[in-house]
Amino acid sequence: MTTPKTLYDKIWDAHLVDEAEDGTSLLYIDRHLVHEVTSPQAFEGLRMAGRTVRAPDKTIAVPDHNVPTTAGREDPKNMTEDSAIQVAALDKNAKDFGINYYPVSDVRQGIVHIVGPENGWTLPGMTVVCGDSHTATHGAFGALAHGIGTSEVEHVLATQTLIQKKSKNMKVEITGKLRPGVTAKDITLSVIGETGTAGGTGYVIEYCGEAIRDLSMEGRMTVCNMAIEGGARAGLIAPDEKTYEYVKGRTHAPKAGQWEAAMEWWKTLYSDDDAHWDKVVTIKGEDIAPVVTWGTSPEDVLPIDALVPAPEDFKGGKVEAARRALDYMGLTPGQKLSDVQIDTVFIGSCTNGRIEDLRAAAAVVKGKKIKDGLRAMVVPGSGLVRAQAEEEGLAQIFQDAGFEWRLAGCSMCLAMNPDQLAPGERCASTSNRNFEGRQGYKGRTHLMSPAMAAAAAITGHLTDIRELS
Ligand SMILES: CC(C)[C@H](C(=O)O)[C@@H](O)C(=O)O
Ligand code: SF4
Repeated sequence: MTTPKTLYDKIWDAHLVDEAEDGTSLLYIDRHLVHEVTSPQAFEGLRMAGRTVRAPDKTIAVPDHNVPTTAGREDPKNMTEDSAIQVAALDKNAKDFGINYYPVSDVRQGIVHIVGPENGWTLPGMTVVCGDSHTATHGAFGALAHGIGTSEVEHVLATQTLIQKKSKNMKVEITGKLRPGVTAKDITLSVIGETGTAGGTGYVIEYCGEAIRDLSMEGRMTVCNMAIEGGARAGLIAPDEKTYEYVKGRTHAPKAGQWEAAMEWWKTLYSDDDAHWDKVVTIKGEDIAPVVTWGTSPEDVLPIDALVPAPEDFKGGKVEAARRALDYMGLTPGQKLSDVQIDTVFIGSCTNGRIEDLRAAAAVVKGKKIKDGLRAMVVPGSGLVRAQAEEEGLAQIFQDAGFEWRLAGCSMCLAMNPDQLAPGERCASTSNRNFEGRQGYKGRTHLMSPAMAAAAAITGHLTDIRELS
């Protein structure tokens, strides 16, 4: 009898090139995604060593972090000097090394984690890496996907392999059905609220259970996207009919005879019944509420109908952390979260910048106006998402309501481009990180789902989506 395996074990074993006695392993990499921030030194390293890219056909680059999201962004004058240098370097490196590339002028340009799945680069059973922590997103396809550092980027470019040590197996099961108003974002934030930002450290998480199965592929990407915020190496979900349906026909997905061969392998991608789990977390779907973050860590999460906590509500080091977070966020313990007034709304990012996210937000906004004086923007995750949203009339709905309709990029998810919060400015955001200064120096971030962010744009305060009529 063969040893029962988890999905992670299966993908790992299928990609293992060599393993040393101490467990240090060499893994084959199927897809290497590249962006402008973490790749310049890696390409420089290759150049200095006179090396080429080992598998240019498996390497896909796109600028996303630094690029402005307004018209005229091709002009380097509209970027900081550092940003312009990084984007120009990616342009040149992509050309010199002959890798797949979507420059800003290409409709397929967008956030790397949206571009990969959208164009069929991300497939079940693959190993996918990128010099970016949110590579976990691709785990939604039943791929082993995680971030790597710049020196590893160079190693993968040169060899198409990566040196790794195996992580432990963790199962996060979300049972039953979700209640109305609860989305994939609420699931993933609630899991982190439960396990903490270090709960997944040393593990690869497999998300499973009825509530996960019931999610669309886009919802599953939202869940896996934030595995890294829970400390995990990667997050993944076993592929099923929804996965195959999503992948089928995409530009770089297998075609004809190759599809059948791929399906043979994909059908084996599930955790065996008696596989060993090093840690198991179970959450009832019906216990998950629409949530928002109140602090400066993704684990600082509460149902929208809760009150701002007091430092004394916590234990140990978290007491001081909560005091500091409340001070930074300008919140008073006991205040209703739904009374917190906001200045800005950001709908976008690799967590929630896909078409279904925009549909969910537009459904809330339709026929309404954003609160007077509020700044609100929708930043599609890719040029293709943007085109689709325009075709469906969503762009018009947002613009009629007073939202800015932007070009694709990471935008206000992180303060590396012109879309930033001013000091003290408070934002309802669909992104994934609420660290101090994340969206701009002294900016204040509340993380939430697209529908909740849209609701906040209408009312001007954090809002319970279930109460917005
Ligand atoms: C700039 C990049 C290295 C970074 C990451 O790795 O995640 C960014 O994408 C982020 O979300 O903070
Ligand atoms: S959208 Fe945000 S989280 Fe995603 S890759 Fe860009 S900066 Fe990182």
